[in-house]
Amino acid sequence: MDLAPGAVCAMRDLSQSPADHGMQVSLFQLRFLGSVVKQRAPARIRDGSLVWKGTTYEKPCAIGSGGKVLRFGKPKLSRPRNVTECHGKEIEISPMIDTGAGRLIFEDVPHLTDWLPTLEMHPNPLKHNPAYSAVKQYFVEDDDVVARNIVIKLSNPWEGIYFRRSGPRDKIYFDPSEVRACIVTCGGLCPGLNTVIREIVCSLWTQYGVQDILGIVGGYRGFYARNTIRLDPKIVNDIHKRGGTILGTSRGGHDTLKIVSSIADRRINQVYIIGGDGTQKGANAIYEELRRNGVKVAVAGIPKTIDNDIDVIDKSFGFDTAVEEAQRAINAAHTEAESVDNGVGVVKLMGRYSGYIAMYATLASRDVDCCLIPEVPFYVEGEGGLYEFVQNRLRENGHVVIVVAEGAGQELMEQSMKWFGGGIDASGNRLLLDVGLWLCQNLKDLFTRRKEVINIKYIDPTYMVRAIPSNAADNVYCTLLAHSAVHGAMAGYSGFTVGPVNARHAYIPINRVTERQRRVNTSDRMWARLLSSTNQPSFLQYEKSMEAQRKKAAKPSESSDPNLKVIQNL
Ligand SMILES: Nc1ncnc2c1ncn2[C@@H]1O[C@H](COP(=O)(O)OP(=O)(O)OP(=O)(O)O)[C@@H](O)[C@H]1O
Ligand SMILES: O=P(O)(O)OC[C@H]1O[C@](O)(CO)[C@@H](O)[C@@H]1O
Ligand SMILES: [Mg+2]
Repeated sequence: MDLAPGAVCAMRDLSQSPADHGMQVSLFQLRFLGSVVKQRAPARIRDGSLVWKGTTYEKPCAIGSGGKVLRFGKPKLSRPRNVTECHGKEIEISPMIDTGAGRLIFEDVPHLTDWLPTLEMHPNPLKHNPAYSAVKQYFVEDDDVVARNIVIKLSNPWEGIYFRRSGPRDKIYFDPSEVRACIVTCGGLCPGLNTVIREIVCSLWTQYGVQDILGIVGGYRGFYARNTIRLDPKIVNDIHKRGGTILGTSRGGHDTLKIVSSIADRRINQVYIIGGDGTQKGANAIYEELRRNGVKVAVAGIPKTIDNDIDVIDKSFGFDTAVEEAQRAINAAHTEAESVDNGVGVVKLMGRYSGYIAMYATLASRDVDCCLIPEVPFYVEGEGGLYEFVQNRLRENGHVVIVVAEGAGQELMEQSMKWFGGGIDASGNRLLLDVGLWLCQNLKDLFTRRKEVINIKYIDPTYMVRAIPSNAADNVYCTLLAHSAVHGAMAGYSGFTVGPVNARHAYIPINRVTERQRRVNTSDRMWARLLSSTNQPSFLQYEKSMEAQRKKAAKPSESSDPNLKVIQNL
């Protein structure tokens, strides 16, 4: 990659003034055409310029809140060796501060003053709010941070990544009477969406006195294809008791330029975007475009995902509700299975790429014999396979309960049915084959061929699990997320996502949570707990089994999977 002339580097310093000489920085985020590449390499700030790999970057100006942001211009000397392509995109540098004992990396979020240095500040009206004025130390200090890892080495206590702590600030960068906020929900449903909408409206209205709040109808495309609705505390008063989203949602339809021009046309200056990984990528694109335009619009992301696949934050809202609801399906499957001879209950739960709901529902239930998730490939026939396991459990207990996440076994099904490329949805997400149905049919066939009796009951509660209102714990959690987002936007932050990191709410750069999808770590203690509680097979012979499957499928005499018709008819 070649560093294009004019590339810009932004650096935030947690504790030192910009004039500091020789400060060590060593975490670089290079952004190339929308994707972020991290560089962990030592660099120094010397005489106000950045020196990295023998190249010095000039500092044309020092700007920012409290003099804490430095910008560096084009390289003074030669180009750095290991950067070959940049296309004039930004380079962001987070400082790694050497505390002597360890290295502290501060991954800060952007602030409106990064590109509008002369923005006017206002006192936070919460100061005079009777409910909040009694709180001691109500305002969050500028240097309050939240640690990514809280299990530390005594020898290196400060080492690690830190995020900005969320919460109300003493000074805000919006005059409440000039705020026009909007809220949009995108992607699939999730318990708690309405609670987040309600609490954004109530926080803006009652805590800050903002009375101009719009709901964007029908997801991202609603910005340019639909009318908006007005929101106030009365309208949202009891929406938290309902599942879904009062604003409606959609997949696809993200057009950054159209959305940004609709934001400008409608004179919106705060955008609250609730949605999953795809939505957050869209939110980041909107933030970047607004920043490029140099306008005063704050973009706050509120992460939503029933699959719990958003990285960095502890867990996503609605997840606990979903796990609780899944218990009801598992209980039903268990009751059905144990009431008949050789009963097998199969429950399919959501989880496109991450099997968290299946894993937690299994751990909570204790009635589950086997949990199949996308992260652990499984096979049915042969030694150590699912068929053998089900046979043994039926002999031992007379019944079996299997929980399967919807994204599990996709490769196996494609192989067995010689069917590849099932298509994508409007957002580009892969459409999945129905693993639950396929599994039931496969087990039924295997047992029938061996003249053994089996009684399978298939329960597919996927949409029931996510279309319900959030439970009490999720309602409180949604409230904190919503308030956190409002405090952040009012304080002038933008391009951030909110969420708890080790139970403390933080502001996290949006692109940090979309860098990778969180998936169940199968070498972690939680998965080990599950394995020890179910005693299910570890499917270690997966590759061998797939090879056998491929050979079988390659034989011209053998027709493809008999279950294909069933699945195709779905
Ligand atoms: N890479 C991307 N850049 C910009 N917009 C995107 C991107 N990926 C998805 N989007 C937009 O975000 C919205 C939601 O995306 P998607 O359907 O993938 O759901 P999601 O937010 O990931 O939620 P979930 O998967 O939890 O249901 C869609 O309108 C889609 O067009
Ligand atoms: O049918 P829809 O609405 O596209 O949603 C299904 C998907 O949404 C999710 O709930 C979230 O991504 C997945 O688990 C599931 O595959
Ligand atoms: Mg998604």
